[in-house]
Amino acid sequence: MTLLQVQGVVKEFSTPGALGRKSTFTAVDDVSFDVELGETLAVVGESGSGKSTTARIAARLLEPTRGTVIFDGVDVTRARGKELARFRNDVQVVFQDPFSSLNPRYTVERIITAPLSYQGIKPAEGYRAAAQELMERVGLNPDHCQRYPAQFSGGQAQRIGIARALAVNPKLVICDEAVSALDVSIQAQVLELLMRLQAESGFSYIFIAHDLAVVRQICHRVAVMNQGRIVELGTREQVFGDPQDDYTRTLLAAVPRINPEWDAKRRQRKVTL
Ligand SMILES: Nc1ncnc2c1ncn2[C@@H]1O[C@H](COP(=O)(O)OP(=O)(O)OP(=O)(O)O)[C@@H](O)[C@H]1O
Repeated sequence: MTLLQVQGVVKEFSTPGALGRKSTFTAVDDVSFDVELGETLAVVGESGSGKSTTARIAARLLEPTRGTVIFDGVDVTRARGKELARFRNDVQVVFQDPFSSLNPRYTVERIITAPLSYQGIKPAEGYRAAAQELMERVGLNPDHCQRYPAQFSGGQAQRIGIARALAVNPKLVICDEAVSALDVSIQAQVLELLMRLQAESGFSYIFIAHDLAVVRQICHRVAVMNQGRIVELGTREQVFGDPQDDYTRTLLAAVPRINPEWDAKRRQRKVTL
């Protein structure tokens, strides 16, 4: 079953031009793809290729300049009221930096159950028990539900973000560079967790990453983006085994490299288990 259809999406941003005149920059240029229920679509490409902008449009965190996003048969670019509330429930996002996406003043229990209270859902077993059950699902100690984000490591904090995303039983989870800020060994554990959760619950992922090694492990299909366009879209076997586009070949041939910005951020935070 096709869950999400992104059709001809364009996103233009106004940028300050010469002599105070505004000019337009096309960050996403006529992008189309589908996501099936239960599949993982990876979106890869260099920094600035338009991956996050595409993901934010798919999650309706950003309006497209042109194009349509259809989720579960509903045009979400026009959805209002109940339809929009259902979409906000069914599509959850896990962001790159676990710490900046978790409110430092809230306990883990409150963070994880926030999507339930936004949706007006009162779990029969109570919020505490619901939070503890979710913590167990993502491999966190449920006795720590009254702790604050700063009391957790980077890998654990990302598990909190994942638990929060799962609280409302979403159909699609968008992971925007969700493991990029983590050390390699922690990355592997979080990826395993993401795959186990999908096997248990059958939801879909859009998995945004610049790291092809990460994507190879987790995805069913891959979309390769370059300068705002999808230059190649195929199954994991096709894209990794027989890439058709020169840019994909270049990405595949590139030696593993560390983005200096992420590396600096990671060192600052000392993200460890
Ligand atoms: N609000 C904005 N205003 C102007 N330009 C923007 C805005 N948001 C993104 N861009 C530009 O759009 C392009 C695509 O950005 P986007 O974040 O989608 O790329 P990306 O592939 O996700 O890269 P990264 O991994 O670095 O986030 C970039 O050139 C970026 O500078």
